[in-house]
Order: sequence, then C-alpha cells, then structure tokens
Amino acid sequence: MLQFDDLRLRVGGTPILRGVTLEVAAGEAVGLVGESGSGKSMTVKSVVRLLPPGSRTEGAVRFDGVDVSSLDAAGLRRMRSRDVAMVFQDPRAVVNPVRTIGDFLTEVLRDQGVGRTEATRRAARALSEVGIGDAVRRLHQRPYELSGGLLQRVVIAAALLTGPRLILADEPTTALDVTTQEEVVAILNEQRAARQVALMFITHDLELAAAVCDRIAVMYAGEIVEVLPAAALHAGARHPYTRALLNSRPGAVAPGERLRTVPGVPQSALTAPPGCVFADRCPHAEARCREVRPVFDGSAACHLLEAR
Ligand SMILES: Nc1ncnc2c1ncn2[C@@H]1O[C@H](COP(=O)(O)OP(=O)(O)OP(=O)(O)O)[C@@H](O)[C@H]1O
Repeated sequence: MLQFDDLRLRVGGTPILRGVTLEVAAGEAVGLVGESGSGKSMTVKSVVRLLPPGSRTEGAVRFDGVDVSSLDAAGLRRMRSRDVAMVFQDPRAVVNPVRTIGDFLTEVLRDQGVGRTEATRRAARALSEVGIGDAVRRLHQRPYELSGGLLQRVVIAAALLTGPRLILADEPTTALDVTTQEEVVAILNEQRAARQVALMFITHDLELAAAVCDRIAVMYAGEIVEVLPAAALHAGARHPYTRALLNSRPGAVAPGERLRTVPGVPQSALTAPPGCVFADRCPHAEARCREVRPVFDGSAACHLLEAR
C-alpha cells in the first residue's frame, strides 16, 4: 500500500534523508525507531507532503502506487482527510483550544457532507470506542477540561472517524505520563487492528515498538539500517547499531548497574561519512566501512553482514 523508494530529502540544501526504502502493506504496523534527528518524522511527514519550506525530494513515496509528489491540491487534500490520518506527540497542539470536542470530531465529517445529527452520533460512538465514557457530555467540553491522555484519545478517535487506511503516529505518547502512555498505545493499536488500518509508529522505545508492530525499521542518520520482524527484535537483530540500541535499554542491565550507552555522538545525514553511516561509532568497523557505502539488502545495510 505504501512504498518509500530510495527517498532522498534535502531541506535548504542540507541532506536529511539519504535513500529510504521501505514498504508498508495494508493493515500492517511498522515501527520506526532510532535516535533523535535520524529522520523518522521527516520520513512519515513525506507521505502527506508536510515537509518544511525549501524541501527537495528525490526518489518516490507511493500510496496505492501513486507517487504522492504528483498529487494536485485536491488529491492531496483527499489523501490527508480520508486515506491517511495523523497522531502527533502533543494533542494540545492539534485540537483547537476554544472549540468543543464535538466540533473537533465532527468537522471533517461535516466537510464530507455528513449531516449534523449523524456526525454527532458517529463522534459519540468514536469516543466510546477509544474508552471515553459519558461521550455526550465530553462532546460539549473544551480541550482544557480534559487531561492529556484523554485528549490524545480524542485525537485517536478523530483519526479513526474518517475510516483511514493508514495512521501515521509520531511519538503519540511522549508527552503523557507512563501509565497513561500504555493505555493510549493499547487503544490506538486495538482500534486500528480491529479495522485493519495500517500504522507507521515512531517511537524511541524499542520494546513498545516491538509490542505494537509487525515489523521494525531502525533509522540512523537519514537511512534505514535494518528492518526486522518485531518478534525477532532481540534474537534476530543483526546490525551493530540495532544491537547497540538494544544494549542501551535500561532493562539490559541489572538494577543499580550503570546504564550502557552507544559510544560516540549521534550522526546527522549532513555529517555522515562517505561509507557506512554508523562506521564512526561501530566497534566492528573496518577500513572499507569508512570508505564504501553498504547496500541495503532488504534486511540490513552492513558490510560485516554481507561477508557472512
Ligand atoms: N523544519 C526543519 N527545517 C530544517 N531541518 C529540519 C527541520 N525539522 C527537522 N529538521 C532536521 O531534519 C533531521 C531529521 O529530523 P526528524 O525530526 O525527522 O528526526 P527524528 O528522527 O524524528 O527525531 P526526533 O526523535 O527528535 O523527533 C534533523 O537533523 C533535523 O534537525
């Protein structure tokens, strides 16, 4: 359904994505993990062309086989309002603070010609489906009357309301406290799985990605360095960067022990060396790793794995 084909992105001449190739099947959940600045947000934003001014892309992003860069304004609006829904980190940045939850939820349906009574009925049902009781009262409330967790559920309800085929979720729970995070992710995942909606889920949390997703794509400095089935995250991770990330999880050391880190500093696509993007921090790097860029073979981009 969704295909990134050697997507490269520059913003004002600065390289941000250096050739992202990835596919997402209908109904599939794919997690995008990696350090800050690795290009996760830019990758998902390129699906709906929500890129910063001065962006230039090469390669392609295709939705249902159609290159999104070829969509005219009407096509882009249709894709953003029907086919693809977005859930971002901070629900308060998305919901208009002075309008009611009911207005927020029914707006898109009303735009699509759904009558007021029917739109309100669907909005109330959508709230119940994301676990918000007393839906009729909630529809009359304003965002400041709801906690962050409840408001993010409202955003998820809105995302599901138009029957999208893909949800782009960019760290949807980072702004919430830990117990609320789990509930919100569980609801998002239950509801999208029940409807067979595909998901691209950006998170820093490898375990969370593995719990929610079918496959995980690991990004580093504007590239995907490894893609693997979520069930194989621990036993099957092959790329040295994925292994280093797994080793640096708090759960990877005994309580009281010092946490391990990935040595060195995160690289950006701009400062990436000509060879492997991870060469400067990789404990196994050889001369060719610094000179020749490894080819992504559908599973990983690493010279050390090619040799085996
Ligand atoms: N509006 C912008 N203009 C120019 N460059 C940008 C802009 N937004 C982000 N970038 C740059 O693009 C690169 C990728 O950013 P992106 O937000 O995709 O990373 P990320 O992996 O999602 O990070 P995080 O986990 O911190 O959100 C970074 O180097 C960032 O500085």
